[in-house]
Amino acid sequence: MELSTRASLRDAVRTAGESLTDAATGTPRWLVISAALLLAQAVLPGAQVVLLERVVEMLSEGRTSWAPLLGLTAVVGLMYPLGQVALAATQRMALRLRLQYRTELAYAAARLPPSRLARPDVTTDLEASQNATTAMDGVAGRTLQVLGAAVTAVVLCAVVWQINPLSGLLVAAALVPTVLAFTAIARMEARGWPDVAAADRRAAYATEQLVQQRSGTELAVLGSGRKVAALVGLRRGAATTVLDRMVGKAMLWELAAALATAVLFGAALVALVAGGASGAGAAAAVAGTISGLNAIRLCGYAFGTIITAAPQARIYRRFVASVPASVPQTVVRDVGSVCLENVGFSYPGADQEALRGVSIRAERGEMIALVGVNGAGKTTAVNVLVGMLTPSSGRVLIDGRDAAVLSESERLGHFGLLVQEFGKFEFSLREVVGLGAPGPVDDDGVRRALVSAEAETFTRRLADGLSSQLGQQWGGTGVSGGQWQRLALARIYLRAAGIWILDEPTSAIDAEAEREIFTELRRTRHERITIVVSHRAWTLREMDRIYVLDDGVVVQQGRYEQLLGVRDGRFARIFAGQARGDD
Ligand SMILES: Nc1ncnc2c1ncn2[C@@H]1O[C@H](COP(=O)(O)OP(=O)(O)OP(=O)(O)O)[C@@H](O)[C@H]1O
Repeated sequence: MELSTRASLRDAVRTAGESLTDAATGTPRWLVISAALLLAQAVLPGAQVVLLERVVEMLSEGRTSWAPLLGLTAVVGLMYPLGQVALAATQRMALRLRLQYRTELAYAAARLPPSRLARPDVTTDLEASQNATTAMDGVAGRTLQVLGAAVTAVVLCAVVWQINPLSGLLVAAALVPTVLAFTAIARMEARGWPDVAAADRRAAYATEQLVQQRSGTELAVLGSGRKVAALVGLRRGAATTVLDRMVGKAMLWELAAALATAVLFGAALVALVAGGASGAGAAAAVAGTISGLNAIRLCGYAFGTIITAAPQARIYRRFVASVPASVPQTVVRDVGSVCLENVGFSYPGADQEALRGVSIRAERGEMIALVGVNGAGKTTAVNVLVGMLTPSSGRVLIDGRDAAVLSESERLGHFGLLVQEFGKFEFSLREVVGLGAPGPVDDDGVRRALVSAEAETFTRRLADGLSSQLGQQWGGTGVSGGQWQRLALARIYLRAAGIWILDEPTSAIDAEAEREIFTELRRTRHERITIVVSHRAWTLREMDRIYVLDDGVVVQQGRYEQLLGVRDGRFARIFAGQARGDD
């Protein structure tokens, strides 16, 4: 046997075993019901042969006995409904397994630390694992079907063997072409599906642009929605071509298998006749084998599905196992000091360091600012501080202790980080603000955070209070860019960590609310360390210290007036115009 075929068979067997284990732990009731129904269904063709032989013998001998007649009626009557009920039971098991896998994956994704989330290979694995759940949910049911078909084949083989041993063997052998054909089809599909999925993903992305409120409106205003619709047609067309080819090849394999099965079946009949079987035996064997072959045919399909699912299941299980166990984050409220000490950092492949010898310090109660033109290194400094980037030289100290000794989760617990690309989570207002803290939050805490973030005025008008759904696509309230930013700031208030890092916290907010937000930040500053990244001169006036970054280096530091006083200094050159405007 070819090595890769052997490997994929081994993988399929392992995947089947793992899926049955998942079903046994996650949905034992439906596993037992499905197994019992499929087992009952599996023995029916064998029972049919035995009972039919008795009935024909009885009739030819002119006797009348109700037992075999009733038995045969029950067997024939049960065959179809039992199959349907067994199918429904395996579907219910599949639904529960899908829920189990998707929930497990969501929790695994939630445990990913920011440093891993930033890696493209992790995002790809996460997406592949998400797709895998659809293929994996049916594996346990398919495994039961394969086992049921094996039982059918063994029982049929045994009862036909009683009539004619060679026929019995040939009936069992009739299973082989179907299994081989479907294995080949599954392997071919496994190769073709990535192309179909890639084209489908692109088509889905283009469709989303047409459907989503913001992008859809922009396209409608531009009158260019048809161009995007054409892209959808193109991508779906590409997927259909690949699918079409796959279905064509599958038809050929199925046809070949059907022919081989017919030949083996014919040979079984010849063996019966040549072996001098009685009329009753021959009739019973033929009828039973026909019903049995139908059941066995399904086995090929089921087996093929398991083979297709196996590589995807491997990706899923590898990904879930690779995510570290959950360590509940604890928010650290009391931090005395934080500093970057002579920090250097280079992005992979960059020809120049993004940070060079950067030293920044801040103490409890202080408000400091990082300023500089685009690309100066402010975001890089922030990411080194919170631990998303590891410095190539120097260190980060929190309360005098090297932060490198902390786990990523412990370290993140010290910070409340408001980034420029803050989340616009379209959940209920309570949930949107409650996401600020890892644990449970009470409504009073949510309301206080809304007040501090100047978000109370617009949220007070919402009909359902804290339960109001945000986001028009869910039938909820539309929220403006500035309002979203206030909600993001409310999360930071609710979190109340020891170190706040606010990257342009009021970039989308009007001037009046901005002043109120900064007044509140100053009022509450004593409880924490506040680090602000800002391009607005007036927000810098009351900072305890401003660090001016230029090309990855701290070129100036001091208070606002002091820095502005250095006429040809970097700060004065960036902010002099704005400062005059303020005055
Ligand atoms: N992921 C990255 N890979 C490579 N280089 C990067 C990456 N992120 C940032 N840089 C580079 O590092 C330098 C500092 O970027 P950084 O984002 O820290 O600047 P910034 O001061 O925050 O700018 P802005 O005001 O535009 O937000 C820039 O030259 C930028 O091009």
